[in-house]
Amino acid sequence: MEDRHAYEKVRVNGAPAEATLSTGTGGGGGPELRWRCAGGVTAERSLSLEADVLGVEANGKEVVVRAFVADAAAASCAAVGKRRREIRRRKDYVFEMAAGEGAAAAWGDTLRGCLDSFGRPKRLFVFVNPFGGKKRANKIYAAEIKPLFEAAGVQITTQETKHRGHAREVASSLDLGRYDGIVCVSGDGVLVEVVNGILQRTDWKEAVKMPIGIVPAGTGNGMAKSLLHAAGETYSVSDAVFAIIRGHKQSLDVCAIVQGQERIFSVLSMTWGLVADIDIESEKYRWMGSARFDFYALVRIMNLRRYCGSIHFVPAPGYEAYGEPVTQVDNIVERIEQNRESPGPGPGFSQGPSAELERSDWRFFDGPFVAVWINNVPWAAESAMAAPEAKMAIWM
Ligand SMILES: Nc1ncnc2c1ncn2[C@@H]1O[C@H](COP(=O)(O)OP(=O)(O)OP(=O)(O)O)[C@@H](O)[C@H]1O
Repeated sequence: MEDRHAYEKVRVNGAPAEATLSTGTGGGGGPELRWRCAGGVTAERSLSLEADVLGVEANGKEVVVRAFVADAAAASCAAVGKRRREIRRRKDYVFEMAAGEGAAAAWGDTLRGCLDSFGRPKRLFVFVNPFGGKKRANKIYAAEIKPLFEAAGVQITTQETKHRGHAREVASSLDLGRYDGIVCVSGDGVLVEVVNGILQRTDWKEAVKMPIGIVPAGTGNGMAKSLLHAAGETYSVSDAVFAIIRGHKQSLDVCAIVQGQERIFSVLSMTWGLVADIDIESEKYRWMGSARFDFYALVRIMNLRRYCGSIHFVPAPGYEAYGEPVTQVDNIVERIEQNRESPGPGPGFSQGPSAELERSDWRFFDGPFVAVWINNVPWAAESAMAAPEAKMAIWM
């Protein structure tokens, strides 16, 4: 696209300045606003429309640019700690146009056109789980999440989850045509419920294309941590919301798990033994927040249990030497095919991914095991990078 520049004499938050609005990507940097205050005492300032701006509003002679920008002072405070983190803050820039209302309306239209061209979501369905983590999701939503969505002009429909399984029920029958995405203000549990609700729909093949976002408000928050880490973003509530507003997307593998008559889908991890016990049995210490995992891990490690069984798997490239080779592949394939045919959660439900099972190079481990932990993403919880090699390619 050809670059276009519009120069205007303005006041930026009251200070006289000259501002330039550049559109297009011809220069390589993307659309941006630049200004220098009269007298040139302060350095030139700039806002990248893609990376810094939430929304825009033209009002009379004024154009209000709602931004979410790195705070230099806060960043240097954080740098005193171990790692430099970029901390973003909400900030409004009011551009008062010397040329009057016509110029403000023209800038407003151009700025909105640029933001629209980024393909950001405009209508979101938001689940809030008041029970997750330390039960602060409603407060986090009101204080940190809603204001950002409002500043970005996103239309939000909220649904507080009322009981276990509620998010799954709602996702299984939601009119998806009315939304550009679903957001979970929760831990990983509600996200998994939404994925399962989507995959039990008769229209799951279309429905599965619906982007699902997550804002950390649970205990483990492994998916939020993994997604933000893969995108090179700071792990925080506001950064997760900003990534959703900017329309960052990531495709994920889904794993189908069949146990008895039950079929469930997993996107984060599957555990058996120690880690599952820590997760489930530490429920009574929920008030501790994420410390419940550390505390209960110690309790369980001091009283290790052993689990008998065997694991058959197809190694990823580079891991062919792990485990023992399987000679009777037919038995495994038969059992997987049986599982594929077992009852599912709904009338047209997804049966899970298909693979060329017979031709795969199967291997196995025999127990007893202390823990089996199969991870789809690097971070199983915000403080546990269980599978650093788990591959995630971020699409932006
Ligand atoms: N109103 C509610 N009352 C009780 N349980 C609920 C309610 N709403 C949702 N749930 C259930 O709470 C469970 C835990 O939720 P969530 O995953 O959000 O938090 P968490 O367990 O603290 O975090 P994580 O899964 O990241 O460790 C979910 O399985 C969900 O079904």
